[in-house]
Amino acid sequence: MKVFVSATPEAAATLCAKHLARAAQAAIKERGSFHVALSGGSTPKLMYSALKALPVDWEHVHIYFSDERSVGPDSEDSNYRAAKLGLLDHVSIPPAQVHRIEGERDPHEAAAAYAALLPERLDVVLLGMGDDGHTASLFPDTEGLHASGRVIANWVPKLNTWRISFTFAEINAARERWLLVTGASKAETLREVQNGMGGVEGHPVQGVQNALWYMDTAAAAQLKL
Ligand SMILES: O=C1O[C@H](COP(=O)(O)O)[C@@H](O)[C@H](O)[C@H]1O
Repeated sequence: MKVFVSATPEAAATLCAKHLARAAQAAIKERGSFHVALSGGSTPKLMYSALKALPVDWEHVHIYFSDERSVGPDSEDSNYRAAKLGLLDHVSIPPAQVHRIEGERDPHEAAAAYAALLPERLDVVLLGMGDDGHTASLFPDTEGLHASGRVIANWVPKLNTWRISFTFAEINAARERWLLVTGASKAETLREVQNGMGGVEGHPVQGVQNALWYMDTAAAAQLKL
């Protein structure tokens, strides 16, 4: 595991944001644009707060999402809404360069439409990890873990809902994968992940290859580093 451990969730988020701003600058210099997929859930909110204060050439940044819930853009559960309120409303990114997953549509149609608008290759996919080891909306013991293609509708029995998610193929095809994971509730799962316990079925985050991890000390407490 390549891990950056910071003292607090704020420090982990700030380090991740600084590295993201630097990666954007490098990609824009080399290729003229930066294509990044954001994650959902609660963890990225501190990172959004840090990133909006950093100098980034937003005119050349394209934003995507690694997963979305089956809700519209105004729902409190929407990953897009969290990014909009926390980051996108505060920076000068052209609206046409923010590519949300249409969670209000039929999930299969939304997945197909999203796959069609993705760039050939993302520069960075930002991910989180749930307490159960899920990442994006690839949950333990779900069909989506074995799906091909770029974006899928994944039925999640324990939540009794559809999610729309990048596949492992899409995640692992990106130039880089970064995981931001904070909080003591993640510590035991991270230890199991480090030891390969449960495999991809049990802890899907193990399907993410060559990831860079950003953690706080509470999350990293049980790791051998
Ligand atoms: O459902 C989701 O959960 C994970 C982890 O979320 P967190 O609240 O523990 O940070 C997240 O990475 C994923 O994108 C999201 O949709």
